Amino acid sequence: MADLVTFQLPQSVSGSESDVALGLTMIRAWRRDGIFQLRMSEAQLEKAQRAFESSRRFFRQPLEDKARCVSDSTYSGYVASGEELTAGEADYSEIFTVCKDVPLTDARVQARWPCHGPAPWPDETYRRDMKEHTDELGSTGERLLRLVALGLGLEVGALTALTRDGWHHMRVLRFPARSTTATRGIGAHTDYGLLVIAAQDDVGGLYIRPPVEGEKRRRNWLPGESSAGMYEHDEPWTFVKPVPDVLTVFPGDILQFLTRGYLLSTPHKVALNTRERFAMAYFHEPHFEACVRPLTTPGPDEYIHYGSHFTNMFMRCYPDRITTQRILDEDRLTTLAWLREDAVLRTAPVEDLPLPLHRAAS
Ligand SMILES: O=C(O)CCC(=O)C(=O)O
Ligand SMILES: [Fe+2]
Repeated sequence: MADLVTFQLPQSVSGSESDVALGLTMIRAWRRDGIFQLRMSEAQLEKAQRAFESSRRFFRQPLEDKARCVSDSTYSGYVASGEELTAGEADYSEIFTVCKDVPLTDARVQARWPCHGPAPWPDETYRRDMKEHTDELGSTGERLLRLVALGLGLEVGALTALTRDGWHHMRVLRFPARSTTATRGIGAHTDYGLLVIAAQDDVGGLYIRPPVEGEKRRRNWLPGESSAGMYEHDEPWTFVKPVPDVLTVFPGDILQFLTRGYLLSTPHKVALNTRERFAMAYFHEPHFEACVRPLTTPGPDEYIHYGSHFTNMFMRCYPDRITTQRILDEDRLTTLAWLREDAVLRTAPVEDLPLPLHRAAS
């Protein structure tokens, strides 16, 4: 395949004619290739490189030191090789997950909301380098979503309304070199959120599946429709060639849901290479309490409560982690169900509200 399309992001996205044209071109690239590239600015590149260097330093530490970076209140922290499951099979990557760093004094932590708590950083330098990089990607994600909204024919702020105080997170991944004991990188899957913005080193190993005319794609957000393992051994898969100075961008499950499949969540998988490989996958997400509904004519029961979706997906990937245990032991899923009910009611199409609320809202 020819090289991927590469775009340059404007400093701000106001809804000008050139913004609309760029948004349309991006949507066209996704619908054809499933992915595109963004050229990084000097400042972005510096922050990305520092985050890579800091991560290499972290992963070089002895296993027992890394293994201390876990928490029973958040999925932030270290995931050892073999701990993560995709389609029920262990992946050989080691990971440091960066979720929202919520202090113990925060009301949501005190109220025992699932997945909320302070990130178990190994040290202050790592915290600072990852924060600077993820903040930069946060700004990239917001500008991208404004362009995507325009490309879909929506108001410029239609999608970023969902991402105020977004539950953005990142996975820093180290893949070992292929060996007789390590054979699998990460199995085919789709990512859960809105946007996946990733950087990789020069080794290579990532493959994505472009849209295929007439091919059935699963709705990964539904309990019976996991996309994990789908078409893993069937072509076509596109090798994402490592290119210096670019980020790769593709849609996650929520964009597929929002657009009723006009945009597809891009399936991808990672093969091990002859050298170790590092990648950073950043997920630009709705806020935890968001109730996401399809952009066109949503039915009353058509919604994804983002906090429930995130919690379900992480519990499925890490069934034995202490975070999952604590959610179950403390019945935090009941707290989550209350949050969900509240969010659903707040965003119900007006005609579906019970009568007194219907009057209040109109
Ligand atoms: O290794 C990569 O480039 C992608 C990793 C990935 O798919 C993930 O973390 O979900
Ligand atoms: Fe992924």
